Amino acid sequence: MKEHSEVWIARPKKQQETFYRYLKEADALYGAGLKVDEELLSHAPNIKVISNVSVGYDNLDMEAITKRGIIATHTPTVLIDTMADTMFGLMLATARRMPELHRMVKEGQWKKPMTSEFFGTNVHHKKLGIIGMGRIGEEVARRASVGFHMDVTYHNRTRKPEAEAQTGASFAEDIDELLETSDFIMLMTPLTDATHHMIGAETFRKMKQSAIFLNGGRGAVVVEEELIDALHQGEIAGAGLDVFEKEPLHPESPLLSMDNVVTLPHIGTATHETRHAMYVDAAKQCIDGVLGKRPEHVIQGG
Ligand SMILES: NC(=O)c1ccc[n+]([C@@H]2O[C@H](COP(=O)([O-])OP(=O)(O)OC[C@H]3O[C@@H](n4cnc5c(N)ncnc54)[C@H](O)[C@@H]3O)[C@@H](O)[C@H]2O)c1
Ligand SMILES: O=C(O)[C@H](O)CO
Repeated sequence: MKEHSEVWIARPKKQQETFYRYLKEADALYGAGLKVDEELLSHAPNIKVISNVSVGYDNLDMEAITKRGIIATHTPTVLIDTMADTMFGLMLATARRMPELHRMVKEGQWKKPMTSEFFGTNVHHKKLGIIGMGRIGEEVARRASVGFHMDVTYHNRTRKPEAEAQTGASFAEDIDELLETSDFIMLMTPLTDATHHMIGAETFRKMKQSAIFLNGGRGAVVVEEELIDALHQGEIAGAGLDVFEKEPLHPESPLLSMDNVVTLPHIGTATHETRHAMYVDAAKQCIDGVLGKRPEHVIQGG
């Protein structure tokens, strides 16, 4: 055990040489979004713990990490409510066309009472389909059924009777049933080999033409080009997106010129309180791991 600890900070891309020099000595790696693969690990012979400041861990090659006996941790609990709030905000903003109308007012285009071509669609009492009923999905379901009287259906790898009892959501074993009947379809799965490009042209074709699609999971779960096509062809009515296949989103993405698409810059957890809580939680995981205590939020994988 070292008698003192040191924290080294380096930007892996901009200061790669310094970063690798630190990595050679380091016991732990702490950060967000960094791709940790065989190549990076080959520069980190002493690492015992990798602390990811996020719940998603698609940036980590878990096979390479596990085979070296390294522990990887994440921050699954402190961000649940904030993320559920973001997804609810995104659903309301898209349905009620808030960014589009906000822009109109700011640009001095509000010159007469708003007529029906500017009306939105209700969220309350509508049908919400959640794909990926995990910690965040459940919290969205609770807000939707209790607060907005929505009829909530979910599709998940496994059925969750406890979540059904707590949130009033019902299980759709067959995803098509959810796609064909929901007014809002919210994607909240992680990005894994199984979910990569799980949502594409076929999926959008099954949705109602009036449906609004929302993605808060990861961009690459969706074939973005096919989402753009579905929007162009009017197969769905709109989309609210916090995540994209390539981030930051390219300034020339067709998504940016569509009024029926609300885009956020991956800010699902970005409040002062929640980001602080994530940093503190991740630091605790990191310290426990280095001290040989099993951290609370070890990534289980799968
Ligand atoms: N936009 C953001 O800022 C932001 C913030 C937090 C989390 N996220 C993303 O949201 C994801 C979910 O977070 P969580 O804490 O709810 O995770 P979670 O692990 O609690 O829930 C994920 C759910 O998806 C289900 N799932 C996995 N693969 C599936 C499949 N092929 N089909 C159907 N269901 C499947 C799992 O069974 C699980 O219930 C994260 O992995 C992350 O990628 C994004
Ligand atoms: O996975 C997460 O936690 C988010 O995407 C980053 O805040």
